[in-house]
Amino acid sequence: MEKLGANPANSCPLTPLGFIERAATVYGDCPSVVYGDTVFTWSQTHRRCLRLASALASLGVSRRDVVSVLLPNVPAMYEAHFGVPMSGAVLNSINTRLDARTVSVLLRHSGSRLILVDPALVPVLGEALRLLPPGHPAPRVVLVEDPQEKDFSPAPAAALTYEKLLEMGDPEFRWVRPASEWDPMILNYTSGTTSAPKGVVHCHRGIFVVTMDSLVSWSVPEQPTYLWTLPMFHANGWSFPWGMAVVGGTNVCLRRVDAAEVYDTIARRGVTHLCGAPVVLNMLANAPEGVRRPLPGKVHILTAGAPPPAAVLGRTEAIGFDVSHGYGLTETAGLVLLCAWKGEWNKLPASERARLKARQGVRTPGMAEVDIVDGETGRSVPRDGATMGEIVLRGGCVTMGYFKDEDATRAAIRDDGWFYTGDVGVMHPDGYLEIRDRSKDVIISGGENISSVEVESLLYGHPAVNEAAVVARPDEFWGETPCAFVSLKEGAGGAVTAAEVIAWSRERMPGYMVPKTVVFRAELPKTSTGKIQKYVLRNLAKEMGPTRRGVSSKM
Ligand SMILES: Nc1ncnc2c1ncn2[C@@H]1O[C@H](COP(=O)(O)OP(=O)(O)OP(=O)(O)O)[C@@H](O)[C@H]1O
Repeated sequence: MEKLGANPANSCPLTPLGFIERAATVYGDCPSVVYGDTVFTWSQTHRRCLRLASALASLGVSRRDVVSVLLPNVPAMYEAHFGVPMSGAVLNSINTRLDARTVSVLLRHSGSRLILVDPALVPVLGEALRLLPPGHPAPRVVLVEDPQEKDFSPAPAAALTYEKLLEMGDPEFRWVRPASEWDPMILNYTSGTTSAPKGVVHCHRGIFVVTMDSLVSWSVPEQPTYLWTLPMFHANGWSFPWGMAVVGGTNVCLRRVDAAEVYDTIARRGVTHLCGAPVVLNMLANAPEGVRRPLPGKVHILTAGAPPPAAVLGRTEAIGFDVSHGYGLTETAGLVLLCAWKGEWNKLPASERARLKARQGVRTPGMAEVDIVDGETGRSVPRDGATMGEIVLRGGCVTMGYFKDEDATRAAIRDDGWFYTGDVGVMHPDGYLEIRDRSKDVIISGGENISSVEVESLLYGHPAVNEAAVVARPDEFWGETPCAFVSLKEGAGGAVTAAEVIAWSRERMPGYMVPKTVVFRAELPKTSTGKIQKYVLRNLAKEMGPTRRGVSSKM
């Protein structure tokens, strides 16, 4: 068999872009994208994507050029996921909540040629363009008008709008197929939770792999009604823009995400699936009675992006949602671990089910290998659910590396063949993995490693706690002690004191893990992707000065 192997018939480059052609054939008359009163079918979406690709090509955009989008979850954002790379270009989705300075840094770093922008984000983009260094070529700006939003004034007649751009395009365009499956397709900047944003590059092959893998892992059936609560700019909505084309789903777009809008849309559109960071689950679970609406049927939620506390999982399932929990990074283009559910666990009490589900789980079928290794020896940690090590990954959707940053690429993708995630976890005896922290968030108190995630998870069990984040506060004797920042549920303010939270914690966790400081805040600071900004809280804790032996601070 030595002479058999790759041949022209079996080695065509893997790419997710062909999914839309197939969707137009199979689901042509079915709804593809719904936004307010606007409803597109799959054949219309297919033709609009081809028009976009063709129009970009006619403007001189070619292979490997970067095209950026600064858009909320509107139809153009969905179309860009196919249309931009179908022109051969690399799609760069920019986080819509960034400030002008950061947007400017990203446009400069990426060398973006063209940008699609939402009317609400024109001022930020305008400022970002002004901040580009003299002589740096500015990207061409295309305004995506939004007929659903009456607040936006119409674009000046001379402006190039998205619909005008599509009119220029040819719906029969022969799209630019990748020459190799390793051709770059996506440039995403990390959200900057722990460091300055880095430009993560993914190729067609990686996106193909993660898309198929995510559909299988989450058991997505044909023609789901998928609500876009997860921003598509967040790691390309964990690959579901391409995935929905595979299964002919209806993409229900939402410009804004709040509990009332989500409950209302679920009921009105018969939503079956949605994704969101744990903060979205918390929002749905803590929504007041008047806002919450009965679910029209089974609604599946996939959560990832930050650790979901067991209490939040429990509350969300009690409302009737079917929650799955996954883990991934911008560097993996989507989810690579999922807490694969075992039927036998259904017999367990709700609190135990939630505790098991809070674990990040096992590798998805498309991921080759996942391990937790000791930082010193590089060896796998024992499967004891206690010994912490760094989570490492290898598989087809791991990034090709960081754009124009060889040092960062070498630090993350090492000669031993692993991608180092910077996340700290433990391996349970049943082979399920659980994240304990990001390496930077571990609290070291008197030589003991304290997982801030574990303490937070317990605090979420307090009936008055809405959100909790635990960081290290310097301590004269112990080195560091846990400091909890807490926001309370509506109506709970005033009734709960720091001393009470500390006493409550003492009954539920070992002494060294009990927060020595509890600070109440109306809201905790979050990144644009809904993660609590621990470094901001860590700085606040530092500014409070060191705690002294035996002294607990109550604020
Ligand atoms: N299910 C999960 N449980 C716990 N943490 C998670 C989960 N899913 C993702 N994460 C966290 O999110 C990180 C990936 O987030 P993302 O790629 O959006 O950027 P970021 O890490 O927030 O930004 P930066 O790398 O700039 O700090 C993971 O490394 C992990 O720390």
